Amino acid sequence: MLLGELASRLQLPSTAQFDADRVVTAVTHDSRLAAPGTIFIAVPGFRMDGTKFIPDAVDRGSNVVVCAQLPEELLPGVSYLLTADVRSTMAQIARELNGRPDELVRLYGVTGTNGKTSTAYFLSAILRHAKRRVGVMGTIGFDVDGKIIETPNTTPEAPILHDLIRTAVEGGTEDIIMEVSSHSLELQRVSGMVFDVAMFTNLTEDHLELHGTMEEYYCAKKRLFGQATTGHAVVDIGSPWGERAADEIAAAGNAVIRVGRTDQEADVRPEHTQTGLTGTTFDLVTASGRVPVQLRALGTYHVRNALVAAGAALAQGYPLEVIAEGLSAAEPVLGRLERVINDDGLDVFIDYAHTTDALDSCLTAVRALTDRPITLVFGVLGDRIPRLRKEMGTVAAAGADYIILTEDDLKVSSLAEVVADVGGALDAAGAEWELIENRWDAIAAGVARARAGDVVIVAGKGHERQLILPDGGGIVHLDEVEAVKTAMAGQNPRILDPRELRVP
Ligand SMILES: CC(=O)N[C@H]1[C@@H](OP(=O)(O)OP(=O)(O)OC[C@H]2O[C@@H](n3ccc(=O)[nH]c3=O)[C@H](O)[C@@H]2O)O[C@H](CO)[C@@H](O)[C@@H]1O[C@H](C)C(=O)N[C@@H](C)C(=O)N[C@H](CCC(=O)O)C(=O)O
Ligand SMILES: Nc1ncnc2c1ncn2[C@@H]1O[C@H](COP(=O)(O)OP(=O)(O)OP(=O)(O)O)[C@@H](O)[C@H]1O
Repeated sequence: MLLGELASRLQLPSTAQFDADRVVTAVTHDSRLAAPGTIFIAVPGFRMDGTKFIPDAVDRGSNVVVCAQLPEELLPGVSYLLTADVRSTMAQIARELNGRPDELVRLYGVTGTNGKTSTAYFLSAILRHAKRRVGVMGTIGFDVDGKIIETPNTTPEAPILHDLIRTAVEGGTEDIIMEVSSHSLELQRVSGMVFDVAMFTNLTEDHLELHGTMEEYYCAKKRLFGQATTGHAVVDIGSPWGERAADEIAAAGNAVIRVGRTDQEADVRPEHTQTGLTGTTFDLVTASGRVPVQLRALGTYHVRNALVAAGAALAQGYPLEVIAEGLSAAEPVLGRLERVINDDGLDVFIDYAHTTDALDSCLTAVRALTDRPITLVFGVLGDRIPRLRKEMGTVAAAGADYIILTEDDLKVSSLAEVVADVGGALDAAGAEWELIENRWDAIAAGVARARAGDVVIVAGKGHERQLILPDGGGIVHLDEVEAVKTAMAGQNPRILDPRELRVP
């Protein structure tokens, strides 16, 4: 595309040394990825000002730069476009250069603190059952027809996002379900995209380092619904934030499908829910009828996630039977109360819960499924503030009978600092617990307790395949399913800890 055409389509201001005949083919916010034909977006970052990388981008071949402020010295042969909202402009350019790929698919967006991945997978199961070709973009990566492409973020930056969607569309993808993180909404990654259905699961405290207050966090999430102009909103009204969101979205003129409660306030609701260690059943009830659903996923919160997915499918006109069959066919999501398959009848689950609310939901869910003692193997992220670390300890103590505290992604903290906070809360709550610093050893101890009859939950890492060490110590490979299976086979899973292999 020519720069002049792009600028006129997006009404971009042509600020300095503008050359309308310049050919532009791509866009990036990272100078290291710049090349001839690439527009470089100088993002004013949290840590660095992207304008400082303009010379690097130009050295690599970029001759069009978008920035918030013109640099003091203009480089020869470079067209500069000035914009007040660099990130939003980046998103618009990425969308336009990729041929507005979001308009070529049916686009579903799901936001909320917990349940996005699970909801996205339930919806994909329904759509795939209806023979649609589906892509799911989120924490697990970009799953196109079951093949996972790694992505740097849950919701990638716009240049990556639109490139991925365009490629999927070219490959025949018809529907895309996106987890839309609050970061992405705040940082304009999805700016300009139009969602056919937007979904809200829930809101609990998280990411306040970015948003500051819960109110700001809520407002960031709610932005998604301002972009669902052509379609429906599906909102889990099982929390006050959800009720408020549903009311405000409806007041703004959107059609809202309310789900998640058992009373008549909900348009889609569950009846006769029954849970067990092998699955969950319920009747899906709507104004137009009821159908039985048999989820392989465990935990009553998955009923709510399934209802949000069902609401989205209903919004697009899928029949109740197709929805129920799709949900019943859904594979359990990786790392979400994922039972490690074994022949010994041991109940060991891997769960991604790494927030207080998620841990609470996970423990409450398992408690409802069994009378046996629950052992929790878990750690707390090193970048969590002390108050949240203590809350994790309190929630763990309330929900588990025995706790094995261990390392998680320590990042900026030492294990001792985390243990001081979490262990203090465990002691204050009178919990029975021990510290096993090495995560592989902790998993082995958990499996030993499963042999003695406990139900064991290894929480925090879920589908992730890495452990981030403290103080810039790097990242090591960790596959918890493999670690649990190794322990179940009678071997010491610590042989899998890459640190053990390092030459001293
Ligand atoms: C907190 C956050 O969201 N940070 C995002 C932010 O980074 P930043 O402002 O710190 O960037 P910076 O390091 O100051 O650099 C400024 C600019 O200079 C550029 N640069 C830098 C170096 C260089 O040599 N050349 C160059 O051009 C960078 O690409 C950047 O555009 O802007 C960058 C791009 O401009 C993003 O890649 C980065 O996301 C990082 C990767 C990230 O990890 N974000 C996480 C927190 C995130 O988005 N998480 C949510 C999910 C959260 C959840 O639900 O759990 C997600 O959607 O993944
Ligand atoms: N509806 C829900 N309400 C509360 N907790 C939930 C709900 N759904 C899932 N969880 C908990 O949150 C964890 C993460 O679930 P999921 O990955 O589906 O959410 P997410 O929003 O994608 O999370 P993240 O953004 O951290 O990846 C689960 O392992 C479970 O413990």
